[in-house]
Amino acid sequence: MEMRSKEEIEIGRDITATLTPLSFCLHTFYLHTNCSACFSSLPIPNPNPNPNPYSLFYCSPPCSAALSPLHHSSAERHLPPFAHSSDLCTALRLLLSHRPTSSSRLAGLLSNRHILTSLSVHDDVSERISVGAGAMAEAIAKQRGIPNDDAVLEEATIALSAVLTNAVEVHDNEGRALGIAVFDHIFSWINHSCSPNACYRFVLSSSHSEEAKLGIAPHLQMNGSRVSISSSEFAKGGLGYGPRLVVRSIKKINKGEEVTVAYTDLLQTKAMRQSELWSKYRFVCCCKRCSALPSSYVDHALQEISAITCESSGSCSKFLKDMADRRLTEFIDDVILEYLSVGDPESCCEKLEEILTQGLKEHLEVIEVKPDCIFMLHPLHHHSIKAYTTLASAYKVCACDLLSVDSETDINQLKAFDMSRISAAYSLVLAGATHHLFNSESSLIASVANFWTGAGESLLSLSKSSGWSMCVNLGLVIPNLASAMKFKCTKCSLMDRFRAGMLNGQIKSADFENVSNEFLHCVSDITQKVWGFLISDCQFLQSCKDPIISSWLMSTKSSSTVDVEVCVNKTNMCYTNESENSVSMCHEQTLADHAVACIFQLGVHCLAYGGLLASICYGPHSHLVCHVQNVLEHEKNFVLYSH
Ligand SMILES: C[S@@+](CC[C@H](N)C(=O)[O-])C[C@H]1O[C@@H](n2cnc3c(N)ncnc32)[C@H](O)[C@@H]1O
Repeated sequence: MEMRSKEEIEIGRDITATLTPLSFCLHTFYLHTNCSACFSSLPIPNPNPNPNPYSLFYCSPPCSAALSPLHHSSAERHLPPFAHSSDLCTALRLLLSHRPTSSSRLAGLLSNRHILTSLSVHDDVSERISVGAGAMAEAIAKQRGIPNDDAVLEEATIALSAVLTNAVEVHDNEGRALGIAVFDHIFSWINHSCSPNACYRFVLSSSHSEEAKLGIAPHLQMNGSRVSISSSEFAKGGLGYGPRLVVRSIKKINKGEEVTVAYTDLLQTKAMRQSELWSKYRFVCCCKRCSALPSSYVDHALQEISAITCESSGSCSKFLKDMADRRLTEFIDDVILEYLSVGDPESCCEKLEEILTQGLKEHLEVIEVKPDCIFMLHPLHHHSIKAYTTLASAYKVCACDLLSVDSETDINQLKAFDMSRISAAYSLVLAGATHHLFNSESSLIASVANFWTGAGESLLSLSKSSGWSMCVNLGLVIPNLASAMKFKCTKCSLMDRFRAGMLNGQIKSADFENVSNEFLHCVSDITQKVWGFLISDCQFLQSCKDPIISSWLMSTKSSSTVDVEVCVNKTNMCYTNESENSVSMCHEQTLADHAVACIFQLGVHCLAYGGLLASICYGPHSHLVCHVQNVLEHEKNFVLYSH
């Protein structure tokens, strides 16, 4: 099955009603902090972080009244504690109202039971289904007072397979995966694409759902064969409560075109996406992006490793590059894992910057690969993007740690200010790099919206840091704060567009292109003035000529041989060792007067643009748009009305 558009749909439109799930369950970790019925935060979290998974907590009497009967009548209370998990509970709750049909579908949802449990592929998924279905069958038999026979096991296997095939992780506004939910065919028949034309968002609150026009319809023709499924076999509409979901277009969709969403992270390489889709769902994605030959620009960039050989005649094989890629993956994953478990942000920053700056040389010597080869990550390699994300956050943590230890000492304050400055620079590099990819792959809109918003907040917070007074005291910079904060951007219509987008979340493709060009022009201009200041003392960032991608040179140049070059639209990106920025660390009068103003303006632009993108992909009333609006509202005396 698949879903197709009933009519031509513009970018940025809700194409389903607000759907309620057929079944759902919180992950055990959130049982004491979130309402089990609507997933919103509990007004008073349960003090016991390991509550009994058999007794649930609710945010309100209506939520309790809604879920309690389902919870008590499903067999979940008979599950042994070791087997108690959100997927098993979701499957048991689903079985309360629906039974599998002869086609192995449950409530019309594909179970993929035979493919997922095929004896020829024995892996984590088949093991999970076999153990889980066994525990479910036992619980079902107890609940119904019947023998635990093959028929019960088959029912349990189909239900669990259907959940693993169709359930989505429910995220809250902070991006935490709170639990899982299964929706009816309107959502569950939407197939995957690595270049999808739609995305979905969750609505977590106990309020009732509002109706919206349905822009898509089921299409039962797949692989040339007509599939017949009677309407009595599938569920229409959900429970009427629970975490809700809305599907929204992120591209213009033609009438009759298939509607697709992403089942995986689109900033991964093709190999990583394919491997995840195979292990979770057992299909090989043949979407346009995956089938492109040669690979799409984005896929090429995300996996590009440059082998720089010191001998002019030297060249490195694909085999060596793949080996380097594996070593880099191990190294970066280990550094991030160590940071997350041990919590030493300074060491994490040092190690990541070393690999970004120097590439992989000593690490490959261990496996006796040509010692004259240095393997460098491309600035748009998915590891580089992961590293920028981690660095932006780790430097911020370093700053907070310094201030929490001793915020009185000048030297600590100044060091913390430097850490915030570098964190803001990394968040700008991250937004610029992913924006560059977004230019070629517009389905990356949600990631880019988040990254521009993050960069905006980081820069605004830097512009208001008390650390500026430290700089004044130490004679490094003399910002004219009063005048610096007063400005109005006369060069772009971004703020008006953001406000219009907030009203209806809709923008025409041509208008979007115009406002994006204006935005890039403005931020490029402002960035030129402060980039030298933001990256001062950071060896890796000093090699990045310009984080706003339109002017980056797409070649990993070094004094030695370059064996890779990727070009797009005649605009390229590169890292350089030359310092070509117009201002560097605070010695110039221009910067002294305008650093704060420029960083402030840059922050406001990034925030408004992130908000505009968010209004397209998440909708005008979404959390991210409201958040951006609140921050900008707070600044409006400076941003909109000052002269
Ligand atoms: C949520 S269901 C989507 C609807 C499903 N096609 C149906 O008939 O009900 C997910 C399953 O659909 C199939 N599927 C989804 N996207 C696919 C794709 N791009 N290529 C091949 N199979 C896909 C896989 O079997 C996957 O496990």
